Amino acid sequence: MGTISHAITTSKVTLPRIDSNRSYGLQHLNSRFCQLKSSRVAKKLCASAETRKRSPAVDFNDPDWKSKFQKDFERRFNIPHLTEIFDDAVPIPSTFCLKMRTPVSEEFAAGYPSDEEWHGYINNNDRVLLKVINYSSPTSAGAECIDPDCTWVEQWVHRAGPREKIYFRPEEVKAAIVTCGGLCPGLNDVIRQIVITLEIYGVKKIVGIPFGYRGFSDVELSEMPLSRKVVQNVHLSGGSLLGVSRGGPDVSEIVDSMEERGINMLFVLGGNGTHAGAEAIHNECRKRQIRVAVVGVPKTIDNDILLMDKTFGFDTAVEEAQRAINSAYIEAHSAYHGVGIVKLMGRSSGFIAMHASLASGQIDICLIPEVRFNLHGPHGILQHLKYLIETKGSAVVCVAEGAGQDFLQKTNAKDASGNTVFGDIGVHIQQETKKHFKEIGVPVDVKYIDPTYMIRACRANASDGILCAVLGQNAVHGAFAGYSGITVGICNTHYVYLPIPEVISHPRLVDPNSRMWHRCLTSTGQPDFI
Ligand SMILES: Nc1ncnc2c1ncn2[C@@H]1O[C@H](COP(=O)(O)OP(=O)(O)O)[C@@H](O)[C@H]1O
Ligand SMILES: O=P(O)(O)OC[C@H]1O[C@](O)(COP(=O)(O)O)[C@@H](O)[C@@H]1O
Ligand SMILES: [Mg+2]
Repeated sequence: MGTISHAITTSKVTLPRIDSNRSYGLQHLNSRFCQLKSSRVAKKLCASAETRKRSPAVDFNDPDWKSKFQKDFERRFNIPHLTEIFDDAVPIPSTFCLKMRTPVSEEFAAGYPSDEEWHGYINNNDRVLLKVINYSSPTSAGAECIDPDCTWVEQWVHRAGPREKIYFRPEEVKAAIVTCGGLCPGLNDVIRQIVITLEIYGVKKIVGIPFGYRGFSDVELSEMPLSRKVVQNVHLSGGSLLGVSRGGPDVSEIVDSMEERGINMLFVLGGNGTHAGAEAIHNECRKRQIRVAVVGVPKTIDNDILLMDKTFGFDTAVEEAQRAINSAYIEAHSAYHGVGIVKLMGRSSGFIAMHASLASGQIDICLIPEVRFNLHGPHGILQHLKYLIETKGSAVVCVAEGAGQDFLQKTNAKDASGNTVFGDIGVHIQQETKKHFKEIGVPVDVKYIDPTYMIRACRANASDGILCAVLGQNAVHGAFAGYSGITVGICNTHYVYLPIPEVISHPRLVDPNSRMWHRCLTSTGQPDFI
């Protein structure tokens, strides 16, 4: 079972080399995955990984390779701090404290007016272990190896949370929040937590930039003043209080606008594209020597940001998808020779489809962008559907939107952000199923459900609500601590700060070698479709 089991190799030459020269996320593209090149996305990513491999690599014959690798890792995962640019940046005692949540003074030079001695601060040197499995062999399921022997190498990243010293005086802060890209459950929860936390630090000037990066350049759009009162109940509904958009002004225009408005803390909620923008804004601010903290909060319903356990909204999406899957199941099960098809989001990553299929227990065939499949032929989907109809009487298919794009007419259409606009694979499978069963003279009743926007517009569930709260609060702590060009995430259940480039070098993909994909296949019982 599974498309990859035969491709596993222990050969030293085929295992990946980690490029010591900033090889973002190469460890995720292990050679077994790249050998398969099972989808267009995988081909593209592996091709770029190959390119990176050509730059100076770690010499594993060097007895010191491990310490050199770790040193380089530490450099890559260093989180940029204001003091690196501004020699005169002086910290003050934090105005955030555990016991008192209402600043009593407008002047914060002496720190928070509290008698408490212990405030529960994070030490700047606290670290979180990024990888926690010690793979004893490169052949272990899902092994992410650095060297050919899969040696255990500790990789530490910075722990998130409030610091004892802060680099911004709250009375001098003008904080802005912007939400970009598509909607995602939890955006309002994050906005709310950022505002509430800023106020606890003592910030009075908090604004929302309307409709994503566009709000920086469109003179018709004015910034929205934010306060605890304004955001108190926003998490009770989905969407974004501030609005979202794709495309928009270039980076220098955004930074011009920030300078004009006097924004010195920017919280950017968005996915890969938005974070690329945030990194560019951070770099432009440094170039112009402006004292600004730019902090991202990863928003991607597709869960396609690297290194994180999950991103907010994903859990809600998987839960909400259950309703669509269950409806497809009921329809298929109640019809004579019923086939239900559900398309779920996932531009290049099949996490929602995989998790929703596993959670439902009602899916017979799960199709994701990372794993190639045939529709026709002896091992194709249609042949398996015939088998399911004959043996079970009905079948349910869950397909990620980015899966099987090779079967569809390419339009080269792009959205305003430059993302490829996909054809509808769900409609294609529906049409091909009807056509095939007509040709072989077997009646089928095919029902297709596309719940994409119903799922995306939901409010966050309880688990995402908690994730949003922690991420939003930590984003503010990171900015006050003087970091910029960072994003917040959850790694191995702990909250961390990561430098933006490390999490967006390519979309995070489902590893067809992972235990989770194998669990999904075990649950659906589907064969390889190649
Ligand atoms: N490489 C990039 N550099 C700067 N800005 C970008 C880049 N890619 C996308 N953006 C901007 O980020 C915003 C969101 O991007 P998009 O791809 O639509 O969503 P997401 O952030 O969810 O991936 C858009 O306003 C877009 O113009
Ligand atoms: O119709 P839109 O707004 O372009 O959004 C569709 C896209 O939004 C997503 O749900 C998430 O995309 P983003 O992370 O870029 O917001 C994708 O799965 C989907 O392709
Ligand atoms: Mg994106």
